[in-house]
Amino acid sequence: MYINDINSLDLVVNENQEFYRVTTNKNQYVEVLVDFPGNSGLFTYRIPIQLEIRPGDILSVPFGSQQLGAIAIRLLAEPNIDLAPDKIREVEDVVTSGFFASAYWELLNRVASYYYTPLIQVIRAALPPGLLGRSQRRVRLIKRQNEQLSFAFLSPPAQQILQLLQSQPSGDYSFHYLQQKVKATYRGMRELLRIGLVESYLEPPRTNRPKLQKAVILIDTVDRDLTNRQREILEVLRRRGGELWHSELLQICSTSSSTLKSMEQKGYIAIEEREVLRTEQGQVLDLDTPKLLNIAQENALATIQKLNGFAQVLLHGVTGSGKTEVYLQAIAPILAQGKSALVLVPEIGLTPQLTDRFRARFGNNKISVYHSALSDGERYDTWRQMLTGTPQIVIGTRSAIFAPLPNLGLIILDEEHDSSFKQDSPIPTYHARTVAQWRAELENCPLVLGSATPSLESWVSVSQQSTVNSQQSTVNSPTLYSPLPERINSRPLPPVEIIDMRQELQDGNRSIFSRSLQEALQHLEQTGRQGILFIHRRGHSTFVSCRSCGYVVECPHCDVSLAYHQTEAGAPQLLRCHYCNYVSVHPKHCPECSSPYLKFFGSGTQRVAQELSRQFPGLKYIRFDSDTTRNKGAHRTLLTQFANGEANLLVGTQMLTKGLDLPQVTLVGVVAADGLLNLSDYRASERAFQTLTQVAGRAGRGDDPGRVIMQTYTPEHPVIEAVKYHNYQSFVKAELEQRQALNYPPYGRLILLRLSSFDPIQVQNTAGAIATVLSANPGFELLGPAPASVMRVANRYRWQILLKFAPEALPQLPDWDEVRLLCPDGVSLTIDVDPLNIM
Ligand SMILES: Nc1ncnc2c1ncn2[C@@H]1O[C@H](COP(=O)(O)OP(=O)(O)OP(=O)(O)O)[C@@H](O)[C@H]1O
Ligand SMILES: [Zn+2]
Ligand SMILES: [Zn+2]
Repeated sequence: MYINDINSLDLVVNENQEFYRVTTNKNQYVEVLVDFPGNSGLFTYRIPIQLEIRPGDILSVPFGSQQLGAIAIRLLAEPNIDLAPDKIREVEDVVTSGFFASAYWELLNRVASYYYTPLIQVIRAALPPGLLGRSQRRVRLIKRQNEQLSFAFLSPPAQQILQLLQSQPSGDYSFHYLQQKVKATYRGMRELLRIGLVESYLEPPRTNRPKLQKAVILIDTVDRDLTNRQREILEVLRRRGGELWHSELLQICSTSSSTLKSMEQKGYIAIEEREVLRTEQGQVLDLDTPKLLNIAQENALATIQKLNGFAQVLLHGVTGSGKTEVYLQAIAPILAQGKSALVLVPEIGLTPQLTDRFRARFGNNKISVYHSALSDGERYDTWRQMLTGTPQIVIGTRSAIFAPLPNLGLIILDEEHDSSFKQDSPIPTYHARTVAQWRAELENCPLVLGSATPSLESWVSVSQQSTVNSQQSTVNSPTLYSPLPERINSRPLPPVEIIDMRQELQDGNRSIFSRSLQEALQHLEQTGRQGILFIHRRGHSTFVSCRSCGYVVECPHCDVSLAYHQTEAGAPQLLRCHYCNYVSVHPKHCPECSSPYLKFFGSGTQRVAQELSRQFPGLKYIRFDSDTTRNKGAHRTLLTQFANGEANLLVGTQMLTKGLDLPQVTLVGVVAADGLLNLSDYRASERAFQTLTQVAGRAGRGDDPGRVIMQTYTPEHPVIEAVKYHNYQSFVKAELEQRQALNYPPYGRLILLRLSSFDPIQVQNTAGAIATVLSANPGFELLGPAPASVMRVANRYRWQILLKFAPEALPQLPDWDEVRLLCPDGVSLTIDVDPLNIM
């Protein structure tokens, strides 16, 4: 018997005729996140009086005709939907309470509010895909030593449930099934749960269900009644450690399932379903031992280890100064204390080498790799593996900042300056460094930011802490500075030779390779040494145009020219759009004037590769860019081939710049530095300096000295000068002065509104309307509205509005809900907080 109007009564009678006090009768409703294919979102449910629900709990709720898993998001006193209260369905039960640890829940909420993103979207970014979709509530027996107990004291429904579960070998049924078989299931369940005879759990959706496989386990080796054949099989099993996959054993022994079955019946072996973890497994590596640190490394390690609780350390180490070794030695004691560590890296391109170093130090089973290129199953399994709380190291890209490690002792962001830590779309447009700062603060653990070329944000947070409000003004804690000014073994940084390509042309050299670079490549070919050739763009060339009429081949869906692509000689010649991926066959004649003279401009990796083959036929090279590393494991394969000396030259794009540690590389060539310098973005110089310094840093990391040859049409550019002299400080000083003068980050803050629509007029009008409303607000400077630099992408027209303001102006920011109301249905609006790409 329930008394329904609990607002009028404080005392409620439950079924056992016991009285208890309803303490929180204010929140009768809960908003839950349902993640169901085609119909996900927030839904409101009534809270049954006997349940206590907290945000972050996993619930089971009725949804249509099904029972689904859901996350409790927010408690409500009143329903926030226009439905008669009796039409609102009830939450069925709490499946797991406290699923999100409170610090983690707080983190998700901070991300949602700082990036103006609905909490569901943040949860979606944090959870592996499809975790809740079609999840099913199940009930299972808790195994007991003494099964002979009498349960006569239980109520009839509880007894019925128990009998059903006991009649089943695995002692496990879906709740839905039990509901159909037993009357008053809830009551019976509550009783059984209370005395700890059963537990309820959420079974993951079908696609993500743990992968099970039959395994054979050795249990008895004393020969009582084995046939010769069976004895052989048992011996194989014993020699292989007493446990093998069923299929493996069948294959090794060329035997049949029935033979194994009879061995199981005789009690020699057990055949069981075991879970196959779909986590990315590394190769078995020889264990390596900690290196003897040099003095700078010692100091850095001591700085980190002295910390007690939250603090931020900027580890500013020149390329090849041994930052990774510091990370490794900082993590070792964390694991020993039973805690876990999180290591974030910019791109998977560099993870194979880095993960290998971690695996070699700590062993395979301590390391998980987590990034978006994993399959859903792999992501799900890796994610569950983290929840167990065993001390471990998770290495991952941006999204791994949400890795649900319960006992976090240290967070490391390697190459912290890298822009791939920022998500442009979809929302939340978070920066993993900002989220890492919050997370370290909430978990009260240190955060180490490592780089040879620290971002201006991090640099400023160290040097001018007291005077400048850094961009992440939410975190107010000192940043400690720890420099590694020298390379390991005092190896010199490689000399950087700047080649003026205008001069080359004047002297009659029309090749894309300067005479210096040609001579250096020849030397590689002759001596069998190794080098890296860096090209700013992938693909063959930036665009194709007609020499007769000047026609440029453009994408039919975007306002950009198509890029020429040819993977290898003889392969089809294609034109590809780098914005929407539209592909067409390269036309034989100009579509405009039918002239056969269509010419490529610019020089992408393909063009450079073809030119190499022509000029240096004996030089073996490997292309390393997003075209050649598309397949899973391709990064590792190509880098291994190169490390094994199968080629003289690694030719590639940005990917090459990040953390490659190949001691045999003596030459680094930059085909054209200019592509990086002339971007119309206030961060272009910073990015160019970082990229070029990182590329240069790949040379001379071993015993042989390195050499860098940098080709450019603007040798006098300040960025080129700074790279030439490895002068971070002078570059930063000049750059910061400019930023301050124009109130750009890290001094001012930016918010970019990106609008897009299929309708060019509608989006322009909307941008205008929003700008008019915003311009009434004196709290910030308004730039635009202006069309994006590529106005149309995939047939959507794009406009943007940039807000620039002092960090103190935060309270005066507009009400984004009102701004969103100005967008008609056909116009989408993304609010990019602290944008890195304004183009
Ligand atoms: N104390 C040490 N003694 C000897 N060798 C070391 C020591 N520390 C690091 N090394 C080795 O020096 C090389 C460069 O170190 P590492 O790759 O860690 O530098 P890094 O600063 O991370 O470089 P980058 O930022 O350029 O990627 C590695 O091969 C590493 O094994
Ligand atoms: Zn033409
Ligand atoms: Zn396109």
